[in-house]
Amino acid sequence: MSAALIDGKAFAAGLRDRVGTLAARFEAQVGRKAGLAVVLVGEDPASQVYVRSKGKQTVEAGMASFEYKLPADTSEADLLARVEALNADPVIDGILVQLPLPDHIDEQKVIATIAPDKDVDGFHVVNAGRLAVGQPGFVPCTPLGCLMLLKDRLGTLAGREAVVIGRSNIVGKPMAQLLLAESCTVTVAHSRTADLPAVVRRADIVVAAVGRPEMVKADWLKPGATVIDVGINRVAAAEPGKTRLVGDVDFTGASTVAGAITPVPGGVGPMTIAVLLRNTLVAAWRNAGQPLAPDAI
Ligand SMILES: Nc1nc(=O)c2c([nH]1)NC[C@@H]1CN(c3ccc(C(=O)N[C@@H](CCC(=O)O)C(=O)O)cc3)C=[N+]21
Repeated sequence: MSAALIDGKAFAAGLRDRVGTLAARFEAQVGRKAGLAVVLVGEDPASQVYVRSKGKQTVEAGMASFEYKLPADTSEADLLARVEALNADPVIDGILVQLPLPDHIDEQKVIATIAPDKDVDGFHVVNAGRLAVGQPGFVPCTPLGCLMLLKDRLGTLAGREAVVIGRSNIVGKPMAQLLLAESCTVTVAHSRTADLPAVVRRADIVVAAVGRPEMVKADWLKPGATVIDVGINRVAAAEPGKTRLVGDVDFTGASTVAGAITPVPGGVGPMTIAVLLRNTLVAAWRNAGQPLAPDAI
């Protein structure tokens, strides 16, 4: 192993500490805690784990957590009514509706109903548009967490070749926008890209967000590249009946070529929740009429 390990877990802990300090100041000045509402529809076990983890970390950072667990057969109309009630509630600064939603509910309709200034996931088209044109707004938590790790590791990103693998609205597209805003030369690769290994080999920065276990191999990487692995894939472990988490990058192989790499778990995953808390705090100060400086946290 020659690559340096990018410790997302440790960076996330530091970010949560900084959020905690500003959350305490918020409570002292505004007279209430910053509040995050998380809405979960149905009983997907992985979603339940994430929601529990979000709630716990929200409280640990000195903010108020409001959890709404709705049955899997909740109607779209009832969910939209719940979101509208949260939009109107002054103690709620941020709203997250856990995805994916059951098939009978139109996700885009739900996201469109969240007030953009409470959209701490950054999924609303207004926030996607703000990011695209360089206006302040909420940026999706996972790509913003990746960017924080990259800037911490590399300093300025200007002029670097970045290849983002994956073009989802949640990770790939906003990641590309963020890297472009940092003056990287950005390529967005995807399932139809011709000769993907050759494209990835150009990159000083690789962000893998495709959801294919261990797809990116050592010989796809330029020596010294910085590799950010967004994948969280549950696969069968060697021991029968057990599972383990792997990323979209073959970590063992890639570590012999990359300059630095995030592990899975312990890389991007913990950053996602820490940035959610950060976005909620930013929302709270804005909603209280005292917006934080853009680089405050
Ligand atoms: N509206 C919405 N917003 C989301 O941000 C959102 C969502 N829906 N739906 C599900 C995905 C997934 N997600 C993760 C958060 C933390 C970890 C995380 O902390 N992972 C740890 C450990 C994971 C484990 O052990 O299972 C790690 O990678 O080290 C992973 C995944 C947020 N999501």
